[in-house]
Amino acid sequence: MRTPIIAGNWKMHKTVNEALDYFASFKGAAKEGVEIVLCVPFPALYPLAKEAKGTGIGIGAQNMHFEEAGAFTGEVSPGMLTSLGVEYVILGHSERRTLFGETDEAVNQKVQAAVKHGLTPIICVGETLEEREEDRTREIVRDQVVKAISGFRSEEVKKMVLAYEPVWAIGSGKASTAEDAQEVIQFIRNVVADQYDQQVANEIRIQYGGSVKPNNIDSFLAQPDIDGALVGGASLDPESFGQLVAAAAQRGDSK
Ligand SMILES: O=C(CO)COP(=O)(O)O
Repeated sequence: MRTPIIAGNWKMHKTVNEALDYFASFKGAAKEGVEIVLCVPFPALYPLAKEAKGTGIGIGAQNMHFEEAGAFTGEVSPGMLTSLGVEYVILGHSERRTLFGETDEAVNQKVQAAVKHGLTPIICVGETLEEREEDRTREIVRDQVVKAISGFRSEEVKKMVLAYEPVWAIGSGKASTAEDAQEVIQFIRNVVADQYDQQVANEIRIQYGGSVKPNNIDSFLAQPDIDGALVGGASLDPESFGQLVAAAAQRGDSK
């Protein structure tokens, strides 16, 4: 059974005080049967992880380095994150890939480091508009998934979270149709089955991300292979993010 997971990616938004204000109004949103994660900027991780204890809301980072420590100016290590009470980390977001030159190899190294430290990685994959128009979606997504999750034990892969985020749908207000997202996410599940086995593919959770809003989340959650959402803009407001969580709870059907 796969429990739905709704994760907010705040990206580079909110000061610590703004984050604390948000959390004060959001913390009551925790619901049975839905895993909730807030992936917030580094400075807000510690204060929010402290506030989140016992609320059922998990806190995640949006990136990290794969090394334990060293001369990597400006970077944050996995051990530093776990020492704050952080339990999740987004890896390979398209903004990291395109704006900061993150490669598939680096993503794989980060996933390895996350698993070693007991962090749940939320691994993002997705094609650009150009790649979609060239009919290369499957090839691109397959390549990203295969590289990100290679070299693990089945038990480790089952606990990972994948997020299919078509780049053209991010922040554009133009979400994928639920049917298209289902098709690609089912394809991703088959890629996991090819790389590992059917049981791993049945258990790994795969989210959709890209312009998810309270008025379209139901259509995604209704799809058999979509296990929740990775949400940018609509996670910045505690009310709309709460509505997304409530929509997942209302379905109440782990897949
Ligand atoms: O990039 C995203 C989440 O990681 C999606 O962002 P939006 O929900 O703002 O489109």
